[in-house]
Amino acid sequence: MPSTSVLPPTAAAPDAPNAAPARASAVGTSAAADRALSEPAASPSATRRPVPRVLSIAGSDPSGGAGIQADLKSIAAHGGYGMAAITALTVQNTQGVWAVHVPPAAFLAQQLDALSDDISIDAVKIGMLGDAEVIAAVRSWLEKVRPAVVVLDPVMVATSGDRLLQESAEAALRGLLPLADLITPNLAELAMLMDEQEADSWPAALEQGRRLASVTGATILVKGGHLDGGSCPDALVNTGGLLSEEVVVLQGERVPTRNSHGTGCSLSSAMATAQARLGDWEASLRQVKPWLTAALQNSALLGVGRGNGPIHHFHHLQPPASALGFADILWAEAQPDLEAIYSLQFIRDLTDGSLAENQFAYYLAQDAIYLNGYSRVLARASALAPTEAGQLFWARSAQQCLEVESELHRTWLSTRTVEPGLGPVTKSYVDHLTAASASGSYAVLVAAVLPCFWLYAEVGKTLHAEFLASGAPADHPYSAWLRTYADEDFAAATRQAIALADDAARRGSEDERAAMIVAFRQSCRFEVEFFDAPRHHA
Ligand SMILES: Nc1ncnc2c1ncn2[C@@H]1O[C@H](COP(=O)(O)OP(=O)(O)O)[C@@H](O)[C@H]1O
Ligand SMILES: Cc1ncc(COP(=O)(O)O)c(N)n1
Repeated sequence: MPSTSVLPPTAAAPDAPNAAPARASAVGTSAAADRALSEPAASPSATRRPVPRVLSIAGSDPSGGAGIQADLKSIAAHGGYGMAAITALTVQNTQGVWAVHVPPAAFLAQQLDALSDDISIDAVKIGMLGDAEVIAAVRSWLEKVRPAVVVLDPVMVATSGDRLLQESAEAALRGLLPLADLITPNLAELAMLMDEQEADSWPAALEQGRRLASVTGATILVKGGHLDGGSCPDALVNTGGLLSEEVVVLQGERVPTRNSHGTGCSLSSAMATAQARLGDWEASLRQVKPWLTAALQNSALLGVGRGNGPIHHFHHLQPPASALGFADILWAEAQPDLEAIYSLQFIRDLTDGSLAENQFAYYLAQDAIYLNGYSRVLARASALAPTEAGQLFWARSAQQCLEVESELHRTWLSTRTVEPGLGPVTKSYVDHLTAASASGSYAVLVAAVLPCFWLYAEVGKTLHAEFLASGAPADHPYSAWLRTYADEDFAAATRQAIALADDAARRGSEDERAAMIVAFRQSCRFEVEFFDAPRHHA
């Protein structure tokens, strides 16, 4: 094993040297403009590689959602070959950053030299730098090596609000800007780099981006992730004539998810990779943005952590439908509705204890009514089941529903005054299940009843875990209810219901499987509406 003091190999010639004579950095001139002045235009084949070699210089996030871990996934997802020089170690999970350790900057410099002495680097992405010494090491390496593409994500504060760059290093970071081709600040970072107030609107952010572009000469990717509202635009800004227009906006829809951990890291490393292949920032962003949106949309599938989870970098590489069980396909279908449930006010208020009592009472009363109808539908599933095991399971579940209904009346509802009427959502949900039971198809009926097991069990597990993580406060008004969510018997019954649905799909025809998905999705939608009903009808 080489000792840590061994210098990087310098004798062997790199496969295609990056090394250019060191030049003083020209503050106020971008790397791209600087190169254009001193080097002949690179031929397309020299810059556009089928598998670009992309180096991430960034911090480590052991939970795998941000930092170099996200960068390597993002680079690979865009067909690049990823490398990583680690600037800092963090103690981090989806809920926050608990500690930061910055190894000696000289050791980072050794790593960087070892890479550029041996490997042609097509693009560099720079993320968390930690402190001024690290910035100085990266700066002198960039000035020496002059990589073809440099994307700088000026990481300062994590999504969780924790600092990732010492305040005293902010000036040094500003000094690094002219060495970048593309700078990708979020709104807070953009304001800090300009030493101005944070933009409070998209037009103001674009104006600020334009000012940063003209000061640095770099292209700025202004990101709309932190804006309010249903859209999530991004824009490229360059005042030097590099783009088709000074400001090129890409509209995007906002994905309703908490799983935005590492979006900035993933975006910047994807842009570095795409640019090394395409040589065009606009084309790169047009390729990367839809990928990022889909990575956010599919993030819940990962089920990582209880805070701001990671995005699904490899959503496009999901196993083909033929390799998945039918239940996996159904589960993927349920994800948007599961996300929607977690963002409902009712669920948030129930979790933190601020839910109005009349809404909780309405919810319980409707649950009791629903269970009665649900029980009849489960009895029908028992009648249609092709196996005795299935027959027994659904019959037992039908009976348990009636037991839970009477338990609700005896305990939870006995001390509450609620209008006993059938609510509109409860009616629609039970009507939908009854229609599925009248279809005559066992498979379709099982798919329709499944979300009441599956989504309820999943939401219950998450809310119970959040309740425990918050210290299970004794004065939480719904603590007794939240504790019922940890019911292992219900979790076991859910697993059985899923297996029976899988089995029904295997026995069914292609048309039946398609109808199962439709019935399942409709029930998922009703699960969302059921949790939202108290807000409208209590
Ligand atoms: N909820 C969301 N829906 C769709 N895109 C999002 C969402 N949140 C962030 N993005 C996108 O993720 C990227 C990172 O944006 P942003 O959150 O502003 O930066 P950072 O992660 O550095 O704080 C941008 O392309 C932004 O448009
Ligand atoms: C090591 C490291 N680098 C960067 C970020 C910022 O990522 P985000 O702003 O998406 O939390 C992070 N949390 N950790």
